[in-house]
Amino acid sequence: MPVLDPSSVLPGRLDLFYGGTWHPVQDGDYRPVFSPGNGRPIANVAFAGRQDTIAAIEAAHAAFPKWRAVPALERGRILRKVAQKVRDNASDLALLDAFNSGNPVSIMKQDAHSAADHIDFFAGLIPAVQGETTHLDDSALNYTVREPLGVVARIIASNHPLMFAAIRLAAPLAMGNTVILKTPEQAPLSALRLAEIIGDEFPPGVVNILSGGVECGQVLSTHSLISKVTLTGSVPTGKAIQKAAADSLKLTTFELGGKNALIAFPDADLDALVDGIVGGMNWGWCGQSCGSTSRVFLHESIHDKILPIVAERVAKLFRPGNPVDTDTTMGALVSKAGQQRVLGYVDIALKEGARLVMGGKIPNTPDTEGGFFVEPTIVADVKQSMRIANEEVFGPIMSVLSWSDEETLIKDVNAVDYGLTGSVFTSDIKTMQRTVRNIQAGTVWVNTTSKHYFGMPYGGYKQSGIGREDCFEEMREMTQTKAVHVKL
Ligand SMILES: NC(=O)c1ccc[n+]([C@@H]2O[C@H](COP(=O)([O-])OP(=O)(O)OC[C@H]3O[C@@H](n4cnc5c(N)ncnc54)[C@H](O)[C@@H]3O)[C@@H](O)[C@H]2O)c1
Repeated sequence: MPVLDPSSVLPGRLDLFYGGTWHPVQDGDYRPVFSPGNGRPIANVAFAGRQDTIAAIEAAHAAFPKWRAVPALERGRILRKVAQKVRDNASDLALLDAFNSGNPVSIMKQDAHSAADHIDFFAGLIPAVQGETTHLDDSALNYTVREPLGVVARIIASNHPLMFAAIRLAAPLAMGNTVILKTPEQAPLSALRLAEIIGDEFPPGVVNILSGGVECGQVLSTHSLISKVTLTGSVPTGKAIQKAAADSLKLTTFELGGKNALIAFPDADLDALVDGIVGGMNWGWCGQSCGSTSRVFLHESIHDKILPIVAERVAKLFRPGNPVDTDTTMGALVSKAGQQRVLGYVDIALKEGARLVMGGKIPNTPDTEGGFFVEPTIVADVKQSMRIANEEVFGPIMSVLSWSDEETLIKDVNAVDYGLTGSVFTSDIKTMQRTVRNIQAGTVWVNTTSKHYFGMPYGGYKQSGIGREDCFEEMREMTQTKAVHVKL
């Protein structure tokens, strides 16, 4: 079992990065961050206070006029260099994320590469963000220009710490904004290492990376010098930020949670269906994925056949283990609180009448001792009226529901407040088209799950979010339009 040693990839600096240099905290403090694989503290990391956050905002604000004046193609060149640096450091960054976020090192490398590819994508799209002209008569020239917003604050979640940190910097920087990135409090280390790797590629104050928690996020959501605040996180946090940002009428974009449905029709290809059900839960990430299809609606005619096959496949493919072991297939929850939340939902589901098919406990193996693990868990006989079918667990619990009537099925699928992803398995194109149209979600997969196709917009219907990211729309939303009228 090749267990890697993370000690050589830890960031050298555990302070706050803003204005082009590292700063010790002024009114914040230093708090321990943990390794979810063994539950032990790794290091004490800066936790930005109010004054710290304001200092970073002022540095970003001061840097804005110069950065917006950097020729657009030069901004693109800098971003491409940054993408290459992320790629060059992918193995180390993946190891650091595995150590600090609990996800297996084998799958975190793809996060770093995805981040690099997205940075290149945004750099390449810069010339495509264009204004428009209109001509009604010869008395005037009318055109629009797209201009940057100013300082953009980006607050990110804990399940893909490096990937979100790197990707979320790219679009606003490409369009000439300066950025303050707030790392997730549980897993800030890879973003701090990122600051060490790429920080000096930019003029001071253009990229600012703060580790911290709610207080730092609240200052970013309210301060008048922040033009736009975005969140990748939970629905309650999104609501808190929306309210906080309202006073200064900030622009917002939210990528929030999901309680996503997979629908299996009786004519589905059963091999593809099993692959989709198993893959859709993102067990490797211990189920910690906003897009996980955690509600599986199996038609009653295939329910009893598919359920045991899925359980057997999950048991075979996913075994919780040390995240820094390259053979590990399933990681840990990011925190002890996350582990307790998941176990709480197992209790809730069973008390409500669900049947435990597998898992439901903390694993008891030598390489998971002390870590924040939960076994891959499947509950069946779930009804849409139960809490387990309505609330996001953000962990390794898959609920299986049996259905017979399509109208009731669609009502149940759409009964939740969320609307992030959905999935349909059928071999009939009319059934496919009808169901895709009926699912209220920002992404719908057909005969597959989980895939984030490069360049496609990602975002939620209903309370799963506002706006779309990882796509051209994200670039445009990092600008504002100025209309120019020239009298001829
Ligand atoms: N839609 C997506 O693209 C996407 C991707 C990943 C995760 N998520 C969602 O994120 C959630 C899990 O991540 P999490 O546990 O880190 O989420 P979280 O909402 O607890 O925290 C997200 C971030 O918000 C900050 N924060 C918390 N309270 C705040 C406040 N009042 N003001 C400002 N900032 C605040 C946190 O410090 C953290 O950096 C899940 O709901 C998951 O579905 C969504």
